[in-house]
Amino acid sequence: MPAAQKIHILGVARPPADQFRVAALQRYKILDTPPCDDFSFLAELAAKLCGVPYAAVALVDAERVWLKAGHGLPLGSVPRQDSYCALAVLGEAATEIADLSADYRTAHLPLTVGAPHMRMYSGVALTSPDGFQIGSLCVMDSRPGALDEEQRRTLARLGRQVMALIELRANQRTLDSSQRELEQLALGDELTGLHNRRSLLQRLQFEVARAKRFRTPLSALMIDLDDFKGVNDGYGHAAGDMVLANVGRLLRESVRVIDIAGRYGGEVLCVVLPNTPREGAGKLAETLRAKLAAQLHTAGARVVEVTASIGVGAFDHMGIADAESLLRQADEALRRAKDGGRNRVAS
Ligand SMILES: Nc1nc2c(ncn2[C@@H]2O[C@H](COP(=O)(O)OP(=O)(O)OP(=O)(O)O)[C@@H](O)[C@H]2O)c(=O)[nH]1
Repeated sequence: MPAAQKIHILGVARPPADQFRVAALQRYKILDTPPCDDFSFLAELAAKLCGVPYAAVALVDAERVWLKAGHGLPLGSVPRQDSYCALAVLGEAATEIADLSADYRTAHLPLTVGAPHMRMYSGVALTSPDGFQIGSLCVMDSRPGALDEEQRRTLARLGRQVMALIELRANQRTLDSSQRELEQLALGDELTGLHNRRSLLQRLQFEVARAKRFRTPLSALMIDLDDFKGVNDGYGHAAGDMVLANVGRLLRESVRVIDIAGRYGGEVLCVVLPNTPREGAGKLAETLRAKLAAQLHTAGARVVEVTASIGVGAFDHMGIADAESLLRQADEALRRAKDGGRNRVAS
């Protein structure tokens, strides 16, 4: 077989079922992440302990080798067929080439032929707990040579440290996302998809502080579904829940992203409107009242009609008091709307 053809075939050598190996690497979500001191330190340590100028934490993706860390080398990626590390994921735990220029697999590669004219390569595979070789911790020198036994053992241990760090980072990511989900659960109201009372009040305190600081107006709407007891009694509690879920969705879709809609309790909902004066809040309240009255709810074959009464509380930009008095204002207005005959807004 002519040499060029042989090189070509070996240049793209891949382990069997490489796609599963690549999938295992990609599950770590580490590719293209910013440089990290912990990995750089392990690469530096590998170079120092092996007495060579170059080291890298290299991850072997489908078509490229990407460096998570490098010592003496620039970060970035190289085509897989141009990288020595592609050889380190072919099944062996360790791969050592004493003279890269004398090995047919590496003699033609850019780092051998051009600067820094690499000659020695020694890499240990980074093996995931499920047995996939996702990359390598390697050391290199521009002089030919080989590691001694102790250096090989050290490199293998450091390789395991790199893999442990990759695992740790992945576990931390999972933990962070579970934490965010838990926070979401703790702050959200499951039935309506709105903020729950605790979250609503926290955000209200924050908005009061912000309105005071920047002297901006702040309003709140207190929304109470009319004769909701009648809905529960007439159609069943499940139908009542369905109505609340529909109302929650309508509120979410009707207010601005910066507005805070929450379930204040039972069938009472509240919307905090940052940077909104009384007049604007009144307009939104009237729009919501009309939309709520027009919203269709069905319980089996029956249509459930529901209206809402809304009270508006507002501070103008020079008169920001506290969260409690804003809610009290809105609640008193809500009472007036109920006393005035329901399905109305009072301010
Ligand atoms: N289905 C359902 N009902 C709820 C929920 N929370 C509160 N309710 C019901 O809402 C009803 C509120 O009743 P009331 O306080 O008498 O008020 P209302 O019937 O809406 O009458 P007005 O507010 O005066 O128009 C009660 O029957 C509560 O059980 C809930 O999560 N799901």
